[in-house]
Amino acid sequence: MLEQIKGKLVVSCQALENEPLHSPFIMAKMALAAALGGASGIRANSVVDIEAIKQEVALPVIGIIKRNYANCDVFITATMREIDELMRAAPEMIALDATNRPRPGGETLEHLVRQIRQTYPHLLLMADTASVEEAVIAQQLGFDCVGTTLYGYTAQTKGHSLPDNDCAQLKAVLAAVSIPVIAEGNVDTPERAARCLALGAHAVVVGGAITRPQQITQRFIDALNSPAS
Ligand SMILES: CC(=O)N[C@H](C=O)[C@@H](O)[C@H](O)[C@H](O)COP(=O)(O)O
Repeated sequence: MLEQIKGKLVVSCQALENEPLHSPFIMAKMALAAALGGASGIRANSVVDIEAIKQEVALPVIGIIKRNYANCDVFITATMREIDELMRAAPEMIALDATNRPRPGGETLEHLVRQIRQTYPHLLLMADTASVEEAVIAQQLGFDCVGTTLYGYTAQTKGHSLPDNDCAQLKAVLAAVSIPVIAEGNVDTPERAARCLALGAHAVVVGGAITRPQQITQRFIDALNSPAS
């Protein structure tokens, strides 16, 4: 999969229970639209969505399961339970939270990765990180690639966004690791996606700016309401 998406666009097709497009049928059609537009891969949440997407398009899929655990901020593929479930849908790669935050049951990331490698030795693993330190540790733990997915979404990085300061965070991660770096999170224009690749990202994942119409509409409204308009 990493070869297939090199230098290319992956479209994240996700709608959670509280979003208007929550439906495997709709996510599969989003994936089809992305494929027709030229996407090289899909990122998707849940077994049912991935199964529906795989019926509709032949593109490789980065699979995740978002599940909330009590008293725990880690929610993207947090435990072995989600990995086992995802394997039923056979995604080409699985992404999991690789931040340094406490995991459910106090499990360490190192232990989880070891267990995944023992059970599914051929599975590609993507580390969803929020900091340079986490990216470095992910590389040491043997992840196949690292994503900037959670930059801006942890208590420590709240208020930041990947495109800030000409993608300063992406540049820092690229300088710190040698495994492929996938730019993901708030890449909201084609120009910014192109910039991520020009800086050396292996691939770029775009979600909301393509597949969340409520978010796209909100951006138009914000622009219409801004003092300059
Ligand atoms: C933080 C979090 O939960 N991120 C999720 C990860 O799978 C998705 O909700 C995002 O849509 C995805 O990362 C793509 O990012 P953006 O939609 O900003 O282009």
